[in-house]
Amino acid sequence: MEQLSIFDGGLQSPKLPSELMDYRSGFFTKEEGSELVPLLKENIRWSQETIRMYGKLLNTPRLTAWYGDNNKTYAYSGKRYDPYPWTKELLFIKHRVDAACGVTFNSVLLNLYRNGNDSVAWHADDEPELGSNPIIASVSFGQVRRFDVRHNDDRKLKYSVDLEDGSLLIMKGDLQHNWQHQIPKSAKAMSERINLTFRIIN
Ligand SMILES: O=C(O)CCC(=O)C(=O)O
Ligand SMILES: [Fe+2]
Repeated sequence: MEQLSIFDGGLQSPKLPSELMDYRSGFFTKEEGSELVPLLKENIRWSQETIRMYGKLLNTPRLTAWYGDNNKTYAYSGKRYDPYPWTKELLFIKHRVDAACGVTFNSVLLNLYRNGNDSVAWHADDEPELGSNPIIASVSFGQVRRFDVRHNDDRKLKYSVDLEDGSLLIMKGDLQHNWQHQIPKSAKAMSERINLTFRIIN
């Protein structure tokens, strides 16, 4: 089955270039996921952040949390985040992801999408502390959500992939420089999804 596809008038076109993204379904088994999800829900210090937009303070449409090595501070949307220390289950996930990617991640941003009304707007993870052409590894548990990618110069150049329970999506190459990504809201009834994006902060 085609995992990465572009939708153009209902036609499936070739896979997304593998130098930008690498998708693996079943990276964690259903059993691993059903053990990990309750631990992550319970032990992660989820919070509802606010963002300032057009002079208004808005709630981020999802819960987030930042974990990692204790010297790795992250500045994002005009705020500074000091990471919480790694938990046992985060290290379990990280070690498997490190091995698959051949790097050592030092931080993770977690997202909890409570239902179809939660989302992440078009953006790129291009903060200077991530360096150029960063590798970002994205693990998903729970509800399948659509992940869209569009090119900065030609927004019709767009790819979509369904991020399944237990999957790993590796973002690399110039994806954070020349493309944006989003998780759109959905009008369908949707259950919870936990996403972990592992990053290397310089
Ligand atoms: O939930 C996802 O799959 C993507 C999250 C994301 O893009 C981010 O945290 O930067
Ligand atoms: Fe992102």
